[in-house]
Amino acid sequence: MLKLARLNGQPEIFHSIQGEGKSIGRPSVFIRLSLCNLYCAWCDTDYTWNWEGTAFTHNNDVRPGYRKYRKEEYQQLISNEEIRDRLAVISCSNLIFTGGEPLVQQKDLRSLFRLLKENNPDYHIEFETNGTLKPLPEIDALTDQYNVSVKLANSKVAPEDRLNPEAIRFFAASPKANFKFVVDSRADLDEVLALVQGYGIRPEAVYLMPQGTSAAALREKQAWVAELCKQYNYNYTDRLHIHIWGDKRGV
Ligand SMILES: Nc1nc2[nH]cc(C(=O)O)c2c(=O)[nH]1
Ligand code: SF4
Ligand SMILES: [Mg+2]
Repeated sequence: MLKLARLNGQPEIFHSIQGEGKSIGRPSVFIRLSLCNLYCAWCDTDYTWNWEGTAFTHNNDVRPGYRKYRKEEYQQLISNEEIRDRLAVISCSNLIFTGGEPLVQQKDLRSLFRLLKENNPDYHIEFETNGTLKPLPEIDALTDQYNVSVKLANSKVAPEDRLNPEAIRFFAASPKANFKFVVDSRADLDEVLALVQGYGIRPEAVYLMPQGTSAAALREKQAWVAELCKQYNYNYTDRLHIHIWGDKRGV
């Protein structure tokens, strides 16, 4: 059984287009897993981890009416067979496992991936991961693409929590991995450069993405992020789903 985020009383599985990074624009099915091992201050899926009774702080704490989440309300258990059946009726072969941090449940994902690839060998499996957990060999064998978003200081997560050198080394060496850095200000670039150089990441595998959960906030950062991409030969990525649909769940 896997713990998925719950949306309208259903497990959060939705058909959309990949809004970010290397596969931007690809029609994809998102499977949003509950739980994360980090606690980013600007996280837009904090209903996967910011549980009632925890001490984490979030940028939304200042918003009137913002409340931490009741786990029983925002989590849903689901079997492998049910996930297989829900995916089988959607004619789309690009699967994106996201969260939260999907690799938190990687032991349980092993049997799901076997079942899915048996059912449809054409499935292309992507992970949206924060790069802190090294994939198990059985997971790596069935994964096609890792979109690795190592978190910077702007996340306000302690460095020892957000940077796991062993895992970053694994992804830096994997031909399936690309790195997507969420940048909030120009000053974030020093950290990106240190990581890219320190781990020998190829610039062609690097994506800079503006931080923002509204089209206006993203647009405000587009120009200087694009200039940095030109300067360092990194790729620019926006957040297409925010531009199209706004900060909504299930899109
Ligand atoms: N359309 C769309 N693209 C995405 N790419 C990464 C997403 C994520 O939440 O991990 C995401 C998402 O939530 N929606
Ligand atoms: S790693 Fe991702 S899901 Fe986890 S807190 Fe940070 S932004 Fe949210
Ligand atoms: Mg998202």
